[in-house]
Amino acid sequence: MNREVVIRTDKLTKQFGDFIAADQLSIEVYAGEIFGFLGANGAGKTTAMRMLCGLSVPSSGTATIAGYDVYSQTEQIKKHIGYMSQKFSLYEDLTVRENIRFFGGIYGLSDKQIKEKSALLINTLGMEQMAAKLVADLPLGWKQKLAFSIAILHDPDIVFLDEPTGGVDPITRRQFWDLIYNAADRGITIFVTTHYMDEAEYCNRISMMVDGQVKALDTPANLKKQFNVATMDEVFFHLARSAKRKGD
Ligand SMILES: Nc1ncnc2c1ncn2[C@@H]1O[C@H](COP(=O)(O)OP(=O)(O)OP(=O)(O)O)[C@@H](O)[C@H]1O
Repeated sequence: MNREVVIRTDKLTKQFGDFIAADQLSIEVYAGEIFGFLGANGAGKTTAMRMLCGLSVPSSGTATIAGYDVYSQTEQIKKHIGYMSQKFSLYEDLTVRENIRFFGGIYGLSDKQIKEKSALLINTLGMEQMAAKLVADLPLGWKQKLAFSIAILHDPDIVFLDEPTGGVDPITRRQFWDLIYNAADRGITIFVTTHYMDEAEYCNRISMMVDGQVKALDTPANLKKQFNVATMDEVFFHLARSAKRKGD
């Protein structure tokens, strides 16, 4: 694997008043890697991810994303990343094609690029029959696949996925992960949070957050070895049971 570091944080911290939501995070993520960011509800994953995306100013510590500083270069960061939130930010009252066109415009793609990428995306996802439908009328799994494909429409260096597959069946999740693998093969680094431990197994490396801190970081195989257990479920349970913080 390419060892170029695309996300580097050192003691990155976010405090809300007296409450430390993300506590001295120090991680490195490599180019082209699928990096799983795990933790129980309320562990601080979304807070951390928002800082990495340049959406929230850290309280202290440092971080560079695709070589850009999270304090002073947030506009450059936004150009080099994709972000899919839990609510996946598509416009429900626009059609599939209109959403692609809209986000292509936001990403600064030319009309020609939007046309080409739109055709490719619809074809790759097999959405020809749905292209003129309102997003509101699509099944959840299709919305998620579309939201992911739009989040990487501009070929970002990194895509951040915040629980991208919540609420869909295992087959649809597996299809979603095929899209993730394809993107990683194209060199896009994947930073993904999930509560599904089968998905954790698909990641190259995993970090586990407990009460705002990263408590473990390694490959799934090494983590299982480290905790002397057979599954990622058990690794998660082992670490998360010490949590004092309760999810919202
Ligand atoms: N703006 C805020 N003001 C105060 N507290 C906040 C704020 N945002 C998040 N928190 C708190 O920080 C903690 C971490 O929240 P965060 O959403 O980052 O967790 P998470 O790991 O993403 O959880 P989930 O899996 O439920 O999304 C929670 O206790 C939350 O209440």
